[in-house]
Amino acid sequence: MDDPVLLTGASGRVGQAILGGIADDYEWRLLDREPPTGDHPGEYVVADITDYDEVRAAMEGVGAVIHLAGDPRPEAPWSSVLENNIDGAKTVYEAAVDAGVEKFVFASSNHAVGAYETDERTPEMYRDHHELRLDGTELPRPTNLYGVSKATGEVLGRYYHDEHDLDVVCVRIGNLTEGHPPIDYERGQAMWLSYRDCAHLFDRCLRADYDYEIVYGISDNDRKYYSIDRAKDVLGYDPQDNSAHFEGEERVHGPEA
Ligand SMILES: NC(=O)C1=CN([C@@H]2O[C@H](COP(=O)(O)OP(=O)(O)OC[C@H]3O[C@@H](n4cnc5c(N)ncnc54)[C@H](O)[C@@H]3O)[C@@H](O)[C@H]2O)C=CC1
Ligand SMILES: O=C1O[C@H](COP(=O)(O)O)[C@@H](O)[C@H](O)[C@H]1O
Repeated sequence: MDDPVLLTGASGRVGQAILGGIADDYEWRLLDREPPTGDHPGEYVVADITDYDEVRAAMEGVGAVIHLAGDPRPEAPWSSVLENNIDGAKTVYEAAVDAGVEKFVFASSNHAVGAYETDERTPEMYRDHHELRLDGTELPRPTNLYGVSKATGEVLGRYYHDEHDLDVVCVRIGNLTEGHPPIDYERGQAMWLSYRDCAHLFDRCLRADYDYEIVYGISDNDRKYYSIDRAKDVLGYDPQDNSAHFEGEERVHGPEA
């Protein structure tokens, strides 16, 4: 990817995890409505993703987009997810198509499919003996309006792929936690995504060839109810971390997760 990569929501947790791993590998154009707080690679654009003109200007000459900006709160109210996550995503997709961008990586969420975690299945489905694997072919089953907004972002991607030839990969991110998996939280351990696996996964999203994909973004945890086979097969994802290698806050194996 020789052309700049536009990273929306660059100042947030996922953006910082990505830049922490692959800052030197691309020419970045970072976009966030918050101004930068420290050093950053590339150009930094302070803009709101609901403003088409601002986003279109930031999109000029861009080869790929990683779209993270939005309200990440599972409890976010409809007014916020409608504006930031649905209208915002639509605006970024639209500007990408208008600017002739090739690849679009959309930050979806486990909350788009949270209702598969039924009372009958939990907590057993969070444990490593359980065989259920969601693989991205299942229909969305959101547990909250935030999840509805993420599922809508995936459907917007389907539309912009089918009608406007944009290559789109939607990453249903699990639980990104720095340094170690969530403690005393089986669900979070099953869907843990380490910082280095996060950076590697988004790197693969920028380098691989695909049409329209939905993949799960978790580390190679022994406990898992999301399949990472599609991410491995289509993107070449090769995760290094596994929540089973940690006990509490103690790291048992592997550096800098
Ligand atoms: N952190 C996690 O474990 C997960 C995150 N995600 C998704 O990944 C994305 C990033 O999440 P985080 O980094 O955790 O959130 P965050 O809140 O740390 O970062 C989001 C960034 O987007 C910016 N932003 C929000 N609304 C904006 C707008 N209208 N215009 C411009 N910038 C705006 C914020 O200023 C912030 O810097 C979100 O879309 C979230 O839904 C999905 C699943 C799990
Ligand atoms: O989509 C998201 O999911 C993660 C994990 O969900 P949780 O229910 O285990 O907290 C969440 O931490 C993050 O804020 C959200 O954007």
